[in-house]
Amino acid sequence: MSLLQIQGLKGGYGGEDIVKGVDLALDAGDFAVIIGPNGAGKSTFLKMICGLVDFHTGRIELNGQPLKGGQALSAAGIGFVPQEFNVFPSMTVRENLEIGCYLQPRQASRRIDEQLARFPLLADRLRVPARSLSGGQRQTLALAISLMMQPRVLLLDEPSAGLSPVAADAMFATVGQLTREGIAVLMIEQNALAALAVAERGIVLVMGQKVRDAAAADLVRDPETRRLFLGGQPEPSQP
Ligand SMILES: Nc1ncnc2c1ncn2[C@@H]1O[C@H](COP(=O)(O)OP(=O)(O)OP(=O)(O)O)[C@@H](O)[C@H]1O
Repeated sequence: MSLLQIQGLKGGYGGEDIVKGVDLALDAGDFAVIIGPNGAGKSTFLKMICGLVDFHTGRIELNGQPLKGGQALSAAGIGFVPQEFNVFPSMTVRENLEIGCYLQPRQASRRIDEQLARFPLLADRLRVPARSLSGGQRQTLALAISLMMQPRVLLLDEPSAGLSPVAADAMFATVGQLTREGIAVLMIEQNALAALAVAERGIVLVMGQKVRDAAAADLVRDPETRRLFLGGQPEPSQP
């Protein structure tokens, strides 16, 4: 039994299905990246796992227990970092972290200390409003907020969006470290080659369907995947 098990997921926003029957299994410590063209349904798929978009067919189980829409998923063990609106800009960094732990307020202080140890750059900025953070700092805060409830599965929607290549690589390295601590990560990335370089698994979603689910290194080497989804560059030849 996998930690997160998804079977035959179909649904969307009321019209034609956006996600058209996706299966996926994720185990503790897995690091999987979802790539695919714009409009393929990647964000919708993550939002379905979180209960933010309904599915009419299929099943999502966390540790063998079915997830139902409307459930407090952070309490169930799923963390989600959306691409936008992932911090409260007018609240301080500390208040943002506290909100991440609103279901367990008595744990907040200790968990904030844990996040500050992990992300020292936030320690200097605890009292400033989140809107005054740089893009990279803001994404780090969003990630820290999602960790406040100690998720077992982390869903990340383009955590490198708007970041410099250096900041993006740092973000991917941080996410990789989280997987080594046992968190299962499912991450959407436009910055596909950089993400596949750190992830162990790549999933290609096209028109709401999973068309590839393979080792990241195999996807990067596959000429068709490179041509269609990785910017068309052939793989650099080995010296
Ligand atoms: N709130 C919404 N209501 C109705 N349709 C939506 C909504 N959000 C997204 N869609 C539609 O669902 C389809 C898939 O969008 P989604 O954002 O899931 O794709 P994506 O693969 O994440 O794309 P991108 O890489 O551009 O972010 C698109 O046709 C989009 O217009």
